[in-house]
Formats: sequence, structure tokens, C-alpha cells
Amino acid sequence: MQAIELEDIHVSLSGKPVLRGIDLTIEPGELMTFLGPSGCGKTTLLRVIAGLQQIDGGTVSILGREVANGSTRLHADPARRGVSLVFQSYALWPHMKVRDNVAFGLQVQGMKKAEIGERVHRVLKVMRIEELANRYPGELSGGQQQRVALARAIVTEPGILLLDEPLSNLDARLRVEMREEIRRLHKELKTTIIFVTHDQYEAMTLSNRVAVFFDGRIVQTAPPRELYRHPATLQIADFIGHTGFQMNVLQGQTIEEEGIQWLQTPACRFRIEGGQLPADTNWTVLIKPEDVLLHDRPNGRSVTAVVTETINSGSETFAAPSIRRSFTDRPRGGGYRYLPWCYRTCRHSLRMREHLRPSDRC
Ligand SMILES: Nc1ncnc2c1ncn2[C@@H]1O[C@H](COP(=O)(O)OP(=O)(O)OP(=O)(O)O)[C@@H](O)[C@H]1O
Repeated sequence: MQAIELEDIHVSLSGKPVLRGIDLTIEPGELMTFLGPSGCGKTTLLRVIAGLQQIDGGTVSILGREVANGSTRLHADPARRGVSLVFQSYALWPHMKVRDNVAFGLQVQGMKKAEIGERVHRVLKVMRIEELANRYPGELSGGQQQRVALARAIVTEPGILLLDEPLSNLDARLRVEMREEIRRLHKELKTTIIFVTHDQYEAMTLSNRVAVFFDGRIVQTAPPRELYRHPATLQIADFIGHTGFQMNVLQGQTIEEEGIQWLQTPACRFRIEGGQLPADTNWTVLIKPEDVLLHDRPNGRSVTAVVTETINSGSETFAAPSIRRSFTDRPRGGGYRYLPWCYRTCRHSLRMREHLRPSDRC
């Protein structure tokens, strides 16, 4: 049985289509992220699953039970879907102590007092906030409030946990800590988790699978590594690149010389290995900055270039090597040709990282 099955979900808000035919299956115990630029419909889909948003078309099933159907107008109550939602704003009750905030959901369920006490204690321990039990939300830091919100969501032991950008209000360091916390929770509780974010780093480091949204549609669903290595479209390739540094995009054509097939681009040419491409066809070549390796002397397969600009971000130096000539025998015209961005991490080359300067040869 699947944890969640979405079939051809359509939602319009104020007459504007916001979800345009979403199909998605999430397996039990999966940690899936919804990733995409602002306004592409991630939160709306999360609200559809939680039951906070009616659908105009399609069906939603949770743990094998249909909970929404656009044709029959079925819309199961959010409280009866077995899901728990944590919003971007923690929405803790300010007049209640941490212990009471966490206990609230169990009280609503009519659980016995002794059992509530035991469960709350256990969850506070899991979230490592036992010592905060008697404080009010106003006496907590952002990260601590976030943990309380998560404790409140998991105390009812939901089969499915929905997290809507839960880390966006935290500073960089707390984000890393909370990410680890969510990963640990997922491992320990084996809950199905959907995590909404527009931060690709968060999506790539947290999830088993990522669903990439653009304009109300899911354009690719894949494990992070596959998404990174085999993006389905140029748009995804660009979105999943290094923040702030665009992918190098080259137009190329297949050519054949002495039985060897090459992909010729204005900057350089690539030998086609492991198969054949159709002859004399045009291709778009994507080169990730991190796949361009800098060497301080030619090695027979390298392209001679001059580094015209570098940007240092601390752990990495980005370089724009300008290629003077193609390494083919047929240079087309003189001068500079192309500026592929590349970057080096200290893992690859400490020396280059430290000594790289504009005008260094690479
Ligand atoms: N109540 C509403 N009425 C009309 N339009 C809405 C409403 N809520 C959301 N929208 C629109 O629906 C689209 C999708 O919104 P949604 O919040 O799902 O996007 P998102 O991908 O989660 O964005 P973000 O990352 O910024 O939170 C947006 O264009 C938004 O303006």
C-alpha cells in the first residue's frame, strides 16, 4: 500500500490554475521534498494532502483510503487523514507552556492523562528539549520553538508528516542542526515525510526523492543524485546548479573524423564514448562548473585558457577561464571564445584554490 497517491490533481485559486495535473506516488517511510521556485504550487499541494485545500479535479488517497475526489466532491476532514502539518511559522500557543503545547493534540484525542504525560516526556526527550518543558514559547529561541513545533507534530504519531519550509526562519547554523534533527527523526520514527522547500541544498541533502515543480506541474521526480546528474530539462539543470552560478550551456554538433565521433562546440570538442550519437545533429551541451577541472599546465587533453575573473566564497573559488583557442586543429577565428564558469573546492586542489588569480593560466 502506498502512503500517498495523487492522481491528476487540479486546483484553481481566484480563477487562476495553480496545480495543473499532478500525479505522484509516495511510498511508506519515504522522505520526499517538493522543490521549486516561489509560487510554483508546492504549498498548495501540501495543503491538498493535509485537507486544507479542496481540489477541482483528480483524487487523493492516503494509506490506501481515498480522502479527496474532484468528481464526487469527496473531501475528508483534515483531522481524519492521519497527517500532521508543521507550518513555516511555528504557530505555538503563546499562553501555553511547551509541555501543554505538545500535549494539546493528545488531549483533543481524549487520551488518558497518565498516557499523555508519558508520551509528551518521550517526545520532548527525542527532540532534546526536556529542560524547556515549563517555559513559554516567548522564552525560547527560534530553533527551540521549531523543535517544539516538530514535537507537537510527532507526538500524535502521525503516519505522515508534512513540513512546509520549517527551517526558513532559522539562521544558517540552526538550519544545519535542524536538518540533522529531521534526518535523525526520520530514521528513528520511520515516518513518511514530505518537506517543502525552495532551497535546493536542503532538498538534495535531506531527501530520498525530490519532486521538482515549475508552474503548477511536477517536471521531474528522482533521487537527488539522479536529479543532479540527469536533469530532465534545461530548466531543471539550471535550477539544480550551484546557487548563483549558471550552468555552462554550449551549442554543439556531432562530427566524425577517422572513425571517431566528436561533439564540436565553439569552445572545444568532446570525444563521444560509450556509444554513438546521430551524425550531423545539433545538441545542447551542459557543463556543470564543478566538472571543469583546472590544471596549472597542459596535460594533452586540456584546453588552454586564461582565468579572467575569480570570485572567492571562502571554501570555494569560482573562476571564469576564457578560452583562447580550441584544442581542435581547426580554430575558428582568433581571440577569446567562451567563458565557462568552473570552481574548485579545497578537496580537489588546495594549491589552485590558494593561488588562483586573474590571468593565471589554467
Ligand atoms: N488564496 C489564494 N488565492 C489566490 N491565489 C493564491 C492563493 N494562495 C496561493 N495563491 C497563488 O498560487 C500560486 C502557488 O502558491 P503556493 O503557495 O502553492 O506556491 P509555493 O510554491 O509554495 O511558493 P513559496 O515557495 O513562495 O511558498 C502562487 O501564484 C500564489 O500567488
